[in-house]
Amino acid sequence: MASAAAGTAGYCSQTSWALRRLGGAALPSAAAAAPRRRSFSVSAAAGFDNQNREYVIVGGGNAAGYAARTFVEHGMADGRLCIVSKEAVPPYERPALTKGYLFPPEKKPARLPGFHTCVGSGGQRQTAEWYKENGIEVLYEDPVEAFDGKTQTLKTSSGKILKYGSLIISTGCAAARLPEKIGGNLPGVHYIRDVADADSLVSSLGNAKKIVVIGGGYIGMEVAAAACGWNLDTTIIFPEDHIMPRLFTPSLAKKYEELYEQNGVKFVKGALIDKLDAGSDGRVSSAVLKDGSVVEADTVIVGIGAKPAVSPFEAVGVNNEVGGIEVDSMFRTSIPSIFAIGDVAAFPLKMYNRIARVEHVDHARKSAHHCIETLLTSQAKAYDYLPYFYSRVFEYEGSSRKIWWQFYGDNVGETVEVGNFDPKIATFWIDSDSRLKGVFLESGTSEEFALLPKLARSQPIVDKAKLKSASSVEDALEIASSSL
Ligand SMILES: Cc1cc2nc3c(=O)[nH]c(=O)nc-3n(C[C@H](O)[C@H](O)[C@H](O)COP(=O)(O)OP(=O)(O)OC[C@H]3O[C@@H](n4cnc5c(N)ncnc54)[C@H](O)[C@@H]3O)c2cc1C
Ligand SMILES: NC(=O)c1ccc[n+]([C@@H]2O[C@H](COP(=O)([O-])OP(=O)(O)OC[C@H]3O[C@@H](n4cnc5c(N)ncnc54)[C@H](O)[C@@H]3O)[C@@H](O)[C@H]2O)c1
Ligand SMILES: O=C1O[C@H]([C@@H](O)CO)C(O)=C1O
Repeated sequence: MASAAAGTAGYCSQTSWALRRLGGAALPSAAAAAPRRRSFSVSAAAGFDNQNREYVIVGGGNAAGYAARTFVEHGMADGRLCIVSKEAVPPYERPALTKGYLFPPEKKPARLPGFHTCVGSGGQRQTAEWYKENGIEVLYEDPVEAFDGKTQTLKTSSGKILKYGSLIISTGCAAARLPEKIGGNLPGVHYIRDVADADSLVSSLGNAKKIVVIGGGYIGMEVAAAACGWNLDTTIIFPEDHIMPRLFTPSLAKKYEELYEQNGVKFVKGALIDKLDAGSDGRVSSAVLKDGSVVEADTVIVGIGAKPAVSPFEAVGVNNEVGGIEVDSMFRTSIPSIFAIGDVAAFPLKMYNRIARVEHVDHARKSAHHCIETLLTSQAKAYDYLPYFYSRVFEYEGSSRKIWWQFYGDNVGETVEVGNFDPKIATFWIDSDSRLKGVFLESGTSEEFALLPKLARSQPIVDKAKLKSASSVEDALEIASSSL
């Protein structure tokens, strides 16, 4: 790669080709006028690398992997695409980290390179060799630390200066952390966002006896179930009165909580953490709650939500309500030739006429594909996403009962629950116009699961009384889909 002294006029003018290539107009936005917080001087930067990259993806996660695949499908990767990643390995299917990755050693845990993207949706496994063979440059363990939209340059932590034609921001989220002053960084306290975090957790689980899981959301539910597979004494602590409050109704949550309890998991609900204490060896030894009670633990896993990783791209335009980088329906930001996809993108959720961020893998995959496809083909097609969330727990061999659920749509309105969790249960969300808005199903068959997106997409009018009187989940799905 060519290196030269930086900051020449010639260097700046080399970007004009890239601007000319840009398909579509940029979004007008107040954010475009926001002050640049982390700009840097190209002339002062060390390690200048003046080779233009036509396309640069920042972030090496789920969305990046699927974006790379779309570049390859269009014959636009070879020699033109660079991925700049904070991680040491190529993109992988992040959902595996709290599922197959946490199986106990004797139950064949998933390990890389087994789950590189795009195997999670039945695609080809994109290993480091795949990127090489397709002429995609990947910079590993070299996060972008500064961005200058005027000169279209990025600066990485190792001091590389990269000039981009089009920039795709796919930095995802970072785990929310408990403050250091209350013990959030003690040895034995884990957060789980990437494979390095998962490795660290696995090594703690090997020696653990008493686990505290803080947070009753996705990570809390998946990690607590995993800990059962390791036969560990497990307690989940969260501030709300039931698990998965962002999606589950109290009655649905109760069914899952009972199953966890049958597996030996204890719940401490409605509780806030005052601090995490350390033992004489410096490792975490207990969680102290605001009411003064103490729960002993040698390993703590914190799953209290995620925050969009917008830094150093704040100047591109951050949405004040949902966080993340604001984009239009083709993932274009307020600055020409800059795009944002995946967890970090605040995009128009067309179906429900609102701006949303969706922190789930299906959107990471689809937003990546949509953004790159529209960019490369100059087709002005609006993203029209149907929210889809799922989880799978107690999947390891020998577990008494596997759990797998899917949800499509919007969890708004009144709910109707059908089934008694033996093993099926379904919840239907119905608005005041009797339209079905969202649908949840546990342990469905593939045909039943295939019905859910159809229902949530077409939002049929349903007869609530008839649905309530359904004799089984199968019957309820038939009633709901009778007018499809
Ligand atoms: C443990 C876990 C389990 C999950 N399970 C599920 C599930 O079962 N189902 C589901 O739908 N969703 C699940 N999710 C959510 C899903 O994984 C995310 O929605 C998806 O990974 C988002 O893709 P992304 O590319 O936007 O972000 P990510 O996959 O997080 O990738 C972002 C990448 O950017 C890198 N990065 C950040 N900042 C920089 C920088 N400045 N420079 C360079 N690189 C940077 C990060 O290191 C990371 O590699 C899970 C998430 C986690 C953490
Ligand atoms: N199956 C899936 O889709 C899946 C699985 C794992 C992770 N993820 C993703 O990973 C990210 C992180 O997941 P998560 O479970 O941490 O987030 P979450 O938002 O699902 O759950 C956070 C939970 O933390 C608790 N909480 C919030 N603030 C707290 C505080 N100060 N103290 C104690 N508890 C607190 C609440 O109980 C809340 O339900 C999210 O983007 C999520 O979508 C998704
Ligand atoms: O979407 C997913 O991808 C991974 C795994 O299937 C990849 O092999 C996983 O656990 C998911 O839930």
